Formats: sequence, structure tokens, C-alpha cells
Amino acid sequence: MALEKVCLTLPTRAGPVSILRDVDLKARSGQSLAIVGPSGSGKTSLLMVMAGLERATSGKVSVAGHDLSGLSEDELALIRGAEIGIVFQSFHLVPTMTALENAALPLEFAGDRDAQNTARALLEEVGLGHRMDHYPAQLSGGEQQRVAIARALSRKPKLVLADEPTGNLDRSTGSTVVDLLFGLQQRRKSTLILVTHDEKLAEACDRIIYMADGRIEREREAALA
Ligand SMILES: Nc1ncnc2c1ncn2[C@@H]1O[C@H](COP(=O)(O)OP(=O)(O)OP(=O)(O)O)[C@@H](O)[C@H]1O
Repeated sequence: MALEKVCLTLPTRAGPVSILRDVDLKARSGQSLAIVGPSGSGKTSLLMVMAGLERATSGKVSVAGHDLSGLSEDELALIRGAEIGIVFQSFHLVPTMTALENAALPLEFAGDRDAQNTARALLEEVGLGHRMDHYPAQLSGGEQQRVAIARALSRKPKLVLADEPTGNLDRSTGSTVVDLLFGLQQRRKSTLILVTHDEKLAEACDRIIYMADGRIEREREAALA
């Protein structure tokens, strides 16, 4: 994943607002990065640009060797599905689908005939073998987040983006979810980029990126790296 001189300017009633300014960032496969910074500093916007959910106004965004800037919406959607896994704070599961159906969804979309079996194996891997046929409302927050992680990682994406993945969870459930996320990321050698306000979680990543006012202010290696 590489960002070169990425700027994001969005129109508002009060005129254009500069959200990201000249952001340069590179992350290798197998690396984990924490994006930290005050509220409104542009962390989520940065994640959205990396995910191709928001188009950079200028600069270059590359994911798994693809330059996202020149792509059509359809091409972007294909690359997002194949190369990028996204985990949100609020789990975004489909309420009318079971854990298994939710986890299998990206694989079904990709036409994978083995979708159900792969999803079943993934749910076992995240410790939910006994909850496959439960609906999201019948699962705890930590269990729902584990389904969301299984779903995000089902197509073995090279880039995993997580926005406050433990934000809605208590400390102990949060740390189970984090261990799982890091474990899967390391086994798959994917790049993990997460936005967090949790210092402990940031220190568990390889690098910590500090954002302020739409810019990368500084970065350092994490203490535990
Ligand atoms: N669609 C939009 N239109 C205009 N301004 C926006 C839009 N989305 C975000 N912003 C502004 O961009 C800035 C960065 O927002 P962003 O959500 O990326 O910050 P953040 O660092 O993730 O904040 P938080 O920690 O509170 O989630 C904020 O000032 C926000 O008000």
C-alpha cells in the first residue's frame, strides 16, 4: 500500500474543506500500522481513501500494485472486493443473515462455489464454530466483531483496514478481537492498518502514525514492535 502526495478536499456549504494534505505513506506486506491523532484530524478519511471508498482529489493511491486513481467505480469495486478487507467499529453485519451467511457473503459475490465451506472454516478459526447459525442480534458485540473480521478476511485481502475495531467492545473482549486480527494478519502476511484511540492497541502495531490537521505529523516504531 502506498500513498504519494495524497490530498482530499471536500465541498461543503461553507466552501471546499481540505481534509487530507500531502500525505505520503508506504506499508509493506506483513506490517501493521496504527493511525492515531485527535478527533477530526483525518484518520477515518485516510482509511476511506486507502479503501477506494473516497477518491483522492490529487496524488496517487496504490493498493496491491493497482493505482486506484485511474479506475472506474466498477474496477474499484472489483479491486476492493479482491484485495481489501474492511472492519468497522459498528460491525455492519446483515441482520437477516446468519453468522455463516454473513461470513460467506464476499465469497458468494465472487462466485466462489466453496463459499460456505471456506466461511465455516474461518468462523471456526475465530472461535465461532458453535454460533454459525445465529443471527447478529443473537450474538454478543465481540462475537459480531469476530464475524465481521471473518467476513473481511474471507477473500484473503492483501490490505486489511480497521476503523476503531474495538471501539464498541469491553476491554477483555476487545483484546480477544485484537489478538485474532493480528494473528490472522501475521499468518496471511497482509498489511494491517487500523485507526484507534487506544494507546495499548497502537503500541501492539509495528508503526504508529500521528495525524494532525489532515497531515502526517510524525511516525515512530511502536514500543512493542
Ligand atoms: N463528507 C464530508 N464533508 C465535509 N467534511 C468532512 C466530511 N467527512 C469528514 N469531514 C471533515 O474532515 C475532517 C476529518 O474527519 P475524519 O472523520 O477523517 O477525522 P478522524 O480523525 O477520523 O476523527 P474521529 O477521531 O473523531 O473519528 C473533520 O474535520 C470532518 O469534519
